[in-house]
Parts: sequence; structure tokens; C-alpha cells
Amino acid sequence: MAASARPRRSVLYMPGSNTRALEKARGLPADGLILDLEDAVAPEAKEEARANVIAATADKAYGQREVLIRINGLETPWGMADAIAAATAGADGVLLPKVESADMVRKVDAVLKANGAPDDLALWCMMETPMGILKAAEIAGASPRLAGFVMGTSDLAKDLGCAHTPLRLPMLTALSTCLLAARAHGLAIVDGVYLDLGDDEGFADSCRQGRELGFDGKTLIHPRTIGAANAAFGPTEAELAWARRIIEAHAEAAREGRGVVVVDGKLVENLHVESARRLLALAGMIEQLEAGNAA
Ligand SMILES: CC(C)(COP(=O)(O)OP(=O)(O)OC[C@H]1O[C@@H](n2cnc3c(N)ncnc32)[C@H](O)[C@@H]1OP(=O)(O)O)[C@@H](O)C(=O)NCCC(=O)NCCSC(=O)C[C@H](O)C(=O)O
Ligand SMILES: [Mg+2]
Repeated sequence: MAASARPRRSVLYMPGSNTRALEKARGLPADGLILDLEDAVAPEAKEEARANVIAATADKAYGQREVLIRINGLETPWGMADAIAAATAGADGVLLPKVESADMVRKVDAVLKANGAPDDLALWCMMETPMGILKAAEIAGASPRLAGFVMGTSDLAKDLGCAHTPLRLPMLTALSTCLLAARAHGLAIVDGVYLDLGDDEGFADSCRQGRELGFDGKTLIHPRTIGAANAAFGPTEAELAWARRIIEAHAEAAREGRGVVVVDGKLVENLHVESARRLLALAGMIEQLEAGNAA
């Protein structure tokens, strides 16, 4: 499954054990939600968290927000039961942690299929270990169900032994490797979390960097950061105006038999027009999503 085109500017994690957060997310302006059964949930709360998450997704109360369930790995005591429960929970996708091989993806895919998962249930992979990063291309092509990658920069920093600095210089190779693999296979890709909830400026810089690198959006740990992520990864009015201008100017040039045109001193070719059309389409989808969620 190539990633469906939809806004993924802000994707908020919440622990499946936190019923207040699961409830609160119904009214939050995040494009996507990750209902977590893995690292945010203590071992003694795993069963209860699974039941909470299944109840929350069965309710269909998250509107048009994209809902992913992050299960525990199949090698853990909870992973198999999580995958079986998630198969028919009504979520948009299942997010598999610490993926290190195509085989891991195929095993979960098989469990989902054997347990009645609909064909359009997407599979997403956390990219967060050195081996996973080295195998990114193989993982990205592992299953037709695969729709996207989520960067797990906290686990990655731990395993690399590198500093988790605001602009992530020590992880840039890993981020870019996953971007290359995801885009080569038509997958979506969402950036990792920013851990310092008191550092708004650092958060904004990190979003800007993520967008420049090519990520579709950012994973978040607290609702207070949703607005800034939506602003950083959404098109600005100036970008939309430019997109409309170059589409028009290029169409005019084409009518005159020319393939390129110069607008405000900048060369515009067909590839720029394609990007401009994609941006306008994203803006339309954002408008629709926000209207749907506000209704
Ligand atoms: C970090 C938190 C523990 C803070 O929680 P809390 O103390 O409750 O914060 P606030 O009092 O400021 O909350 C204000 C209201 O917002 C709601 N809230 C808070 N967080 C969330 C959330 N994530 N989703 C939905 N709603 C949320 C509170 O309930 C308050 O509501 P109200 O009662 O109406 O006032 C907490 O934010 C938290 O648990 N965050 C998520 C942590 C998490 O999921 N971590 C795991 C994912 S990160 C990861 O694993 C990355 C990856 O794997 C890697 O390796 O990098
Ligand atoms: Mg992790």
C-alpha cells in the first residue's frame, strides 16, 4: 500500500493506559494519533491499556484523524495479543516498534491477515535502532500493507550512544537514510519527538529542520505542541500564493509552446508545477480535515 495522501503535520502519542488522554484526543487538532501500548505503558498496565485502546478505537470517536495503534514487538509477552486485538480494532494502522528486518514486518502482516485485518489496515514501522536504519530500504519494501515510517529518535540516540541534541546532527545520516528508503517506496515518513516541553523555540527549530529534510510531520508527546507542528508542516499563505502563480505562469508558457518560464527571476519547470499542485492538494486536505474535526 503506498501511503495515502493525507495531512500528517502533527501526530500525537498517548499512553494507552491514560484514559484521560485517550478521551481528550477526541477534540485535539492533531492530524494523527498514536495510541501507545509499548514504551509509554508500564508492564503491569499492558492488558488494561490494550482494552482501553480497543474500546477507544471501536467508538470511532476520533473523526478524520489518522489513528495508529503502536503494539509491543512480537518477541515480547504482549506483542501477539496486541497484534491480534489491533487487527480488527477499527484503527487506520498498526505501528510496529523497533523494526530491524523485512521479516519482522512480514510476520506481523501474517498475524494481522490471519486475524481478520481488512486489506486497508496499514502497517507502519518505527525506525529506531541501528540495525533497522541499516536495513531501511529492505524494510520499506517488505509488505504491500506498509504505509509509512515513524522515526524513534530517543531509542536511536540511546542505541547509537550519541547526544540527542536539538538539531540532531549525530542522527542526520539515519534520518536521511530513512527518508530515502521511505520515498523510494512511496511511503509517508514522520519525524521523531522533541522531548523538552519547555523549549518552544527549540521545538519550532526542530520542526523547521524536519520539514526542510522532507518529513511529512512530527510526532508529539503533548497537546501544547500541536499548533506549532501544524504551522511548521502546513503550507503558508505565501507558499500557496506562489504555487498558484507558478502553475498559472507555466500553463501560459505551455500555451505558447514553451516548457519553462521565469517567475520573479526563478526558473519554473514542470517539476516545480508538480510540487505546487501537491502543496495545493495538501492545503485542500488540511481544510477538509479541520472542518471535519471541528464539526
Ligand atoms: C508528558 C506527559 C506525561 C505530561 O502529562 P500531564 O502531566 O498530564 O500534562 P498536562 O497536565 O500538561 O496535560 C494537560 C492536558 O493535556 C492532556 N494530555 C497531556 N498529554 C496528552 C497526550 N499525550 N495526549 C492527549 N492528552 C494529553 C492531559 O490529560 C491534560 O488534560 P486535562 O485533564 O483536560 O487538563 C504526557 O503528556 C504524556 O504522557 N505524553 C505522552 C508520552 C508518550 O506517549 N510517550 C511515548 C511516546 S514517545 C516515544 O516512545 C518515541 C519513540 O519510540 C522513540 O524512541 O523516540
Ligand atoms: Mg522508541
